[in-house]
Amino acid sequence: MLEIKDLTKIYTGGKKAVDCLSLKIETGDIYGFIGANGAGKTSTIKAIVGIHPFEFGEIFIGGYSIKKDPLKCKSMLAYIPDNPDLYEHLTGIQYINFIADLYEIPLQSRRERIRKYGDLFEMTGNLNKVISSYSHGMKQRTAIIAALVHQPKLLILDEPFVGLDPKATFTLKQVMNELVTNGGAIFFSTHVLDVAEKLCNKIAIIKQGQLVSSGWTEEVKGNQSLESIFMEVQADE
Ligand SMILES: Nc1ncnc2c1ncn2[C@@H]1O[C@H](COP(=O)(O)OP(=O)(O)OP(=O)(O)O)[C@@H](O)[C@H]1O
Repeated sequence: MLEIKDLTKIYTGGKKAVDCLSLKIETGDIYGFIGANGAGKTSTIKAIVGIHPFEFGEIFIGGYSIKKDPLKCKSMLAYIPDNPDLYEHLTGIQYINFIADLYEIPLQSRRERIRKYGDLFEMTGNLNKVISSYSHGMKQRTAIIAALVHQPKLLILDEPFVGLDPKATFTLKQVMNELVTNGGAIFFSTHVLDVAEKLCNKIAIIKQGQLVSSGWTEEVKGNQSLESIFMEVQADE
């Protein structure tokens, strides 16, 4: 579903944020991406979703290159950034319909999905209010509903659990499991290691732009906790 080959991202000024990173995310995977502040997670994610150009390497989504076929790739994915920047003057429902229009979702299916996810994330009663009146968590839930409205094959999330209350966190985990059970794949960054340990079948650890470990969660952590492995990785020089 997602193949990253030798990805290298160098910012203007020369900072190499991602260094020759390769990773494969298959259908059915909930793949957690962990690393310290500044390790290169967001830079990797922004390259995957086509926001950042990158200097070397390739990224394929469903077999299509993000460089050569960005529209084809984007039609298959949804991306939820760590701090969703929504159109503040729209209502929640206007924003979600705007996204559904972009993806040409038929009226009947979009109504059903907005009702389903609106209820699940307890937003149905708020969707007619203007986004500028929403709390941070309500904006995040709106971004999640908008991402799910076109049933993406690949869901990319940057720090999805920050700012969500326990009920919304629980619901998001349920929805993530449902998406992969129905043939999708998920790649997400997080600092919440105990959630990653329980939720993800696979884990990748990045340090200073380089992948230091990746694969089945059980294999990456062995008989230790993910937190212990993370601390060991940070201590190694
Ligand atoms: N626009 C930019 N210009 C120059 N350097 C950047 C830019 N964005 C990020 N960087 C640098 O690239 C490196 C990786 O940053 P990135 O945001 O990818 O890390 P991260 O793993 O997502 O961190 P965090 O957990 O703090 O969100 C850091 O050294 C950062 O300072």
